[in-house]
Amino acid sequence: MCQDFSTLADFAHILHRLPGPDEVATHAAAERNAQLTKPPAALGRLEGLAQWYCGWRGDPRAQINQPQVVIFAGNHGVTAQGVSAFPPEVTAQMVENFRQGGAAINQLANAFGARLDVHALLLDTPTTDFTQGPAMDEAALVSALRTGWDAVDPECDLLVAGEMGIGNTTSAAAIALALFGGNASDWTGAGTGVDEAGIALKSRVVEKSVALHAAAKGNGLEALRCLGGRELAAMAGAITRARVLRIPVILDGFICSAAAACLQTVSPDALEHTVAGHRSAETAHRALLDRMGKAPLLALGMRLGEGSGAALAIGVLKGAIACHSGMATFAEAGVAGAD
Ligand SMILES: O=C(O)c1ccc[n+]([C@@H]2O[C@H](COP(=O)([O-])O)[C@@H](O)[C@H]2O)c1
Ligand SMILES: Cc1cc2nc[nH]c2cc1C
Repeated sequence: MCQDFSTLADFAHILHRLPGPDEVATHAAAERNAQLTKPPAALGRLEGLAQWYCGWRGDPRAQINQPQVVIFAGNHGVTAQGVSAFPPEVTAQMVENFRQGGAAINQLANAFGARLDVHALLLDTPTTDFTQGPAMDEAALVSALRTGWDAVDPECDLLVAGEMGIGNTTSAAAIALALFGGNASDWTGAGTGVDEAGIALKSRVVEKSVALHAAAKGNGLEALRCLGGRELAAMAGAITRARVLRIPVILDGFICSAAAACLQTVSPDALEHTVAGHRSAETAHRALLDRMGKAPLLALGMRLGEGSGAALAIGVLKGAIACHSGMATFAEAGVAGAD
């Protein structure tokens, strides 16, 4: 299997040759699940989650010991169109906050025993305003994909890919429109908190951008290049690397999902090693997850980004694995089974 890339064609080649889960481990995990001291299916979605995790780890009694949260930050030329409630300087300021330990994601990563890494991608060089031209050329896209690819610790056993980038809900909305069609307003929401007039303006920006980049329609890598951003591309690179390493991934909110959806259009099963950690309050996230065939683990009204919803879901997955791998079987515990 090719595990490296220096062009977009190489990257697409990797996406067409992704490994699957370990079927033997998946089967053994299902057998084990059936013997655990609980009524059948009494742990609900936790049971399928644990079996999915065990399959990807190739261990029917897997553990989660080294989760990694990686946050990518990027700046967007499209902020010149007035699409965010916050100024673009906030991206770099929040990166500093992540590094000082003061952001929500620092607390959540800590709470769930995850290591946190932060990668700022050329913040002084925003992507091109995609109402005017493609956000990135091929070299810039490949470089950002590579940053994500290299950011994954091969020793980690669970990955959360998150982002920080003022303006990136406009980018995510444009990608969703390019990939799934409909109206720009279907995919455009408040982001950091723009008002109704701001959402209407943003929607026009999204519509104009997708009209300008016709080649992005239905083409995930072209959508990422023309309408994406460096942090979205880095998330796509990290999610792909995790797949090659058989590391399960928890997706975060609207922006992370849009980046991931780009991979799915290249290779329909590219996200089989991922689970949607939560459904964000960004209104279009529900439709996006539906199109991706992903049911979120949590829906807590969060719309922060920075990997926060996915980090919370580490707790859910850890709970699923603790039960699956730690519980006694009926035979071990001397508990009578159902009649
Ligand atoms: O994760 C989400 O669903 C989400 C929804 C709304 C906003 N955000 C965060 O807010 C920033 C983008 O919002 P905006 O309004 O600048 O496009 C970016 O840093 C994201 O992490 C994130
Ligand atoms: C303050 C702030 C924190 C964030 N974290 C992720 N996106 C964000 C956007 C803003 C504006």
